[in-house]
Amino acid sequence: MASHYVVRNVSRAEPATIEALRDAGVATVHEAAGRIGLLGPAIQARQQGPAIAGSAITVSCHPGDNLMIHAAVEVCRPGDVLVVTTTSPSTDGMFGDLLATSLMARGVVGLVIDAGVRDIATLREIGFPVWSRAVHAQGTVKASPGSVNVPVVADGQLVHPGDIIVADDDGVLALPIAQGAATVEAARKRLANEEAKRKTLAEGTLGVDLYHLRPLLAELGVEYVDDLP
Ligand SMILES: O=C([O-])CC(=O)C(=O)O
Ligand SMILES: [Mg+2]
Repeated sequence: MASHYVVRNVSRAEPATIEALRDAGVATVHEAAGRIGLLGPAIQARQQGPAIAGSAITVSCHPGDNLMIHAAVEVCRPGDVLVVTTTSPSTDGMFGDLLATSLMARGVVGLVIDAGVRDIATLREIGFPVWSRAVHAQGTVKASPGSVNVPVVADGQLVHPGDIIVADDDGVLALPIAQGAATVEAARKRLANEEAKRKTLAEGTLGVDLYHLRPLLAELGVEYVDDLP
């Protein structure tokens, strides 16, 4: 039996759910989902501003080898996000503007990669957003097998094919499809609540009063003094 696969069929969330999660943003979705789903902070936005969400097409590559990224392009659909990992740590620049051009032609909205990217100036110019562990010009080969659309781990976070990926300047989050609709609802409530808080804080009300934190501070033994005893 083969141990490497390119899996064609992927379940995808409703476009409206994906769109609502994108608009809510990574921090809100993370909280609304119960503080789950975040990829580690080593995976960073390589541009400022773009916020995306889409269905994960996952790729497991041999380090220093982008063969399976090329194989993955064919199974991508409009609205997908490519999530690339390597089977051992690597920061090689295994993705650049040529692969981005190929993904854009298939309607892919962005790349999340637990490795390096290169051609970063061109990627910004053509408007293809990437979140990566590194920017490094180090070239890679096309020689080793891997898999497309199998579960992968990206900076500590398990990502299944079809998971809803949300990415913005704050980082990247992966949410199981089954949690999408409930998280949209929780995110809406949270954003409405934040709007009211923002207004109160702008008027000068202190967080210690708004959140009734004075009794807690006292209970924890925090004492207000005019000068350090
Ligand atoms: O071709 C590669 O190996 C990666 C790259 O630079 C590109 O996609 O433009
Ligand atoms: Mg290149």
